[in-house]
Amino acid sequence: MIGHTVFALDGAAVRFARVQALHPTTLSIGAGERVALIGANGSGKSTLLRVLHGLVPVASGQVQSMVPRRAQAMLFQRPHLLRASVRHNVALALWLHGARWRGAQQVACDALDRVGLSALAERNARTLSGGQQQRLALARAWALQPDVLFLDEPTASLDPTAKREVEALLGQMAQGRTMVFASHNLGQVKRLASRVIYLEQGRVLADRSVHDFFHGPLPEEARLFVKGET
Ligand SMILES: Nc1ncnc2c1ncn2[C@@H]1O[C@H](COP(=O)(O)OP(=O)(O)OP(=O)(O)O)[C@@H](O)[C@H]1O
Repeated sequence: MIGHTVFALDGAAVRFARVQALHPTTLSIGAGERVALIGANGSGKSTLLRVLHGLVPVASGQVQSMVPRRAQAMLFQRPHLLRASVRHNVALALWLHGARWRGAQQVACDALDRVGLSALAERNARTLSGGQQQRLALARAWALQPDVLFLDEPTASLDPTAKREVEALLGQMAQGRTMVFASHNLGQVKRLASRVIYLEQGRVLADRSVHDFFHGPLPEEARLFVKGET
């Protein structure tokens, strides 16, 4: 179910030197939506994610976020992990968010249990496989109980098995939350998204429910993109 507006862009545009990474864009995202951002390399997916999360300033227009930054989490294609134990990586994030250290240990253990990493809790996080690292990043985000989850191609560098595992966890984690994710995997988009935004050269060319995107008429560029990717 879609709730009240949590993000609203009004003519928001981003420039990096001579590159117009995002042309003036107006859209809103409601609580509980699962929005997939798709498009070719360089089309502006990461830029739009970062604008929504407040990591990139807009050159013009406005960005309104009704959710405080501390209630938003972002996952990247390759997680940034500390050279410390798996458990420590989760507990430290909680502590930085104001939790007490001892309480944080218990919450960290519970979160690691949810992603199936309990047995590796004391391992150095940097020695984990790519799929395990992404599950750790998910546990870290999960422990913080964010209202909004941003994901920048979270399974792009994983093998098919790890991809499935991480995707299943993302599906569970999305319950009751707002999720915005960039993906090149249209199967994943169909499985996880409720809405699809197609970008081309920094412009939103299509913004539809997932059903209408894959079953209804599309602008020619978007249609060709989908055809080429499937
Ligand atoms: N920090 C930056 N400095 C200069 N140009 C940038 C910067 N970040 C992005 N760009 C440019 O902005 C445009 C949009 O990039 P963006 O990373 O948002 O695309 P994307 O759709 O996420 O691509 P990909 O699928 O390859 O991740 C590209 O032309 C890119 O080169």
